Amino acid sequence: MAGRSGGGGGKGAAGKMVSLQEFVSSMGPLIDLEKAAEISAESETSAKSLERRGCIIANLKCTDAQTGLMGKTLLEFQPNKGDVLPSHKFGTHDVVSLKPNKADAGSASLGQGVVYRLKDSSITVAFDDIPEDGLNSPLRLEKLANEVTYRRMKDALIQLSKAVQTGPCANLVPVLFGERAPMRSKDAMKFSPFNKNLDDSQKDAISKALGSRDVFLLHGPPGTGKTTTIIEIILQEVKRGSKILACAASNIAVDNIVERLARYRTKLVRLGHPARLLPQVLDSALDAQVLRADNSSLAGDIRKEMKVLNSKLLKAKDRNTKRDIRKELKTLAKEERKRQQLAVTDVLKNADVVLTTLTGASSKKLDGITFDLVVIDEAAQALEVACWIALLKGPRCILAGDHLQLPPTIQSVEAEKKGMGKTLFERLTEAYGEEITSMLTVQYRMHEHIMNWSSKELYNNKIKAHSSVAGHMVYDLEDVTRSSSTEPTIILIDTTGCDMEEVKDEEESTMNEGEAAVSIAHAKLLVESGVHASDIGIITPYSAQVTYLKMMRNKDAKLKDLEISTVDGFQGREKEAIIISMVRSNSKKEVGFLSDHRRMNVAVTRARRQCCLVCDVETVSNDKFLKRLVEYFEENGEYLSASEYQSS
Ligand SMILES: Nc1ncnc2c1ncn2[C@@H]1O[C@H](COP(=O)(O)OP(=O)(O)OP(=O)(O)O)[C@@H](O)[C@H]1O
Repeated sequence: MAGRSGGGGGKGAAGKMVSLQEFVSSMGPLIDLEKAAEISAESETSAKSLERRGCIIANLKCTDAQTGLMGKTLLEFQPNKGDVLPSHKFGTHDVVSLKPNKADAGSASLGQGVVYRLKDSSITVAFDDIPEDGLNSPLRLEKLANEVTYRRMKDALIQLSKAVQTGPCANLVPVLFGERAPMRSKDAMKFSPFNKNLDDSQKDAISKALGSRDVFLLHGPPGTGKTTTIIEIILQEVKRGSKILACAASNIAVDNIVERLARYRTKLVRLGHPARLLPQVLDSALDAQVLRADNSSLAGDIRKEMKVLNSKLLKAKDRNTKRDIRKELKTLAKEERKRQQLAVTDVLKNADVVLTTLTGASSKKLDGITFDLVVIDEAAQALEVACWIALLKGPRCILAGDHLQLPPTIQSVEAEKKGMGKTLFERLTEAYGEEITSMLTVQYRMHEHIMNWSSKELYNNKIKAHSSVAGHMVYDLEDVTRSSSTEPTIILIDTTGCDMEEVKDEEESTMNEGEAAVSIAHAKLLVESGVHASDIGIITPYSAQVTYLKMMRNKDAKLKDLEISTVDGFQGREKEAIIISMVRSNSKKEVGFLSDHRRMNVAVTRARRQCCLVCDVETVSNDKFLKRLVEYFEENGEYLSASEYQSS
């Protein structure tokens, strides 16, 4: 029989851990700071300075209008000049305001909407109503502070301080704030896997997760099948009869789980606005399921009845008749609302797994519904306060993530300094470590030479490459020929002494034209050897370099599908070949935020079969961590001088 055992490190860690009171009292003001940082961007008087900061995309034209889901209008905007959007800070699901291009910063908007789709050359926004005028003139989009998110985080803090003793999370709070040690089953939990391909580290993690009584951390380094493991944990928990709330910070990560769980015919429901969901998960959406529910068809019958009564009311002349009809309409309206609510509650109560974003977990529709387990994917990229919105709903939690990749972005420098960016995942890793954590150790993405650097630098040499990828080469891809550009797995292209100094663009972001040319030249060589441009990615830490690279790419039709993005924008993704343009090249040997281990870890580990580093070795070697990186590339790969690309 499974017994209980307290963790050894819990007590020691408890002293170091932030207390609930400290957390609640410090986080409230930090949320305000962060909100103010976003709003100050809005209240700046000069639209130009907002544009420089990427909070405005100016000089756009409306190129398409379509009716989207739930009657939303989807407007597509493209730049008036050139065919690439300037560098910006917009992301899907951001709330934006549409204005005439020349309007003052504080002027009225033509409409407010939500970013629906983002491409290099266009941005599509979902509006509730189509703006009546002004769409034929030059336009601009302004990013707005997401008030709702901040309010929900603050509400979660208030609830957290109240719910400690009695709420569904009463069992969890003392552990997450170091007042009680975590508990787990003494014996390994046996299970018969739904997925027959799981590796030993995944099985071990699942067994430990099933045995945890309060908190468990699934540490998933790049490409190790974190989501695959989460899916199995959810399936096993459902089999045990648990009701699960599964969340992630982003809609796309939630949809990824929905899609993969749906294959197992799990009783699941995706909570969230249909306009924000991937088309392939719409069938799982709450709205779609509510429409199919019995109470919903009753509500529909009531609406039909109301329609008949409404037309009777229009024709009625006699006051008493009118009064009677109105009274009846009122009763029916009440009944219709009740039926609708019942339909929603029925669907949510019947589901084994409810999936939503962290902020979506505060939906009123979930009021009164408690869960046996809360699962949070991408937990190392979510603010701790955001995690609490979901954690309030249950007594146990499983957090999956990798704190050695990039954390959530914090706008306010002060809030960041005061600890807002520290994630719950990281905090618990520091406090309880292996006692509550399992790290996945087999990776299914990278050639082992690409992986080894990351494994040694960040994961204590614990990661192994699965045999299916350990030796895979670019030239193993279909239709790709062996050539000097497709043979190496890792390449270092050194720009030292090649006159490729960094410069600042008008917006003070750093860029390096020489490096951009070399990166594009290498991508072209790969394409000439038969690699699909869509299998190649260029990653760079600087947004000005992204914009410049995109301009260069657009001059060559063969490179149309080559993806170019910042490191942050590439997290969670992969490409067969990755080219990293590090940009920094200066006589002072300053490397700026390149030295963040997590950023380089993400950049390098996006590559499956080839990773090519373009940099000024002399400049970047000034930083010890980066020095080891270039040395690794030099020793284990091909070293080239950028001059070899200049002449090509
Ligand atoms: N046990 C396994 N056997 C074979 N392939 C696997 C196994 N586990 C995961 N994979 C494959 O590895 C890839 C990554 O898996 P998954 O999407 O679950 O990883 P992830 O950890 O969520 O990704 P990321 O590293 O980007 O966070 C997928 O193609 C998946 O099919």
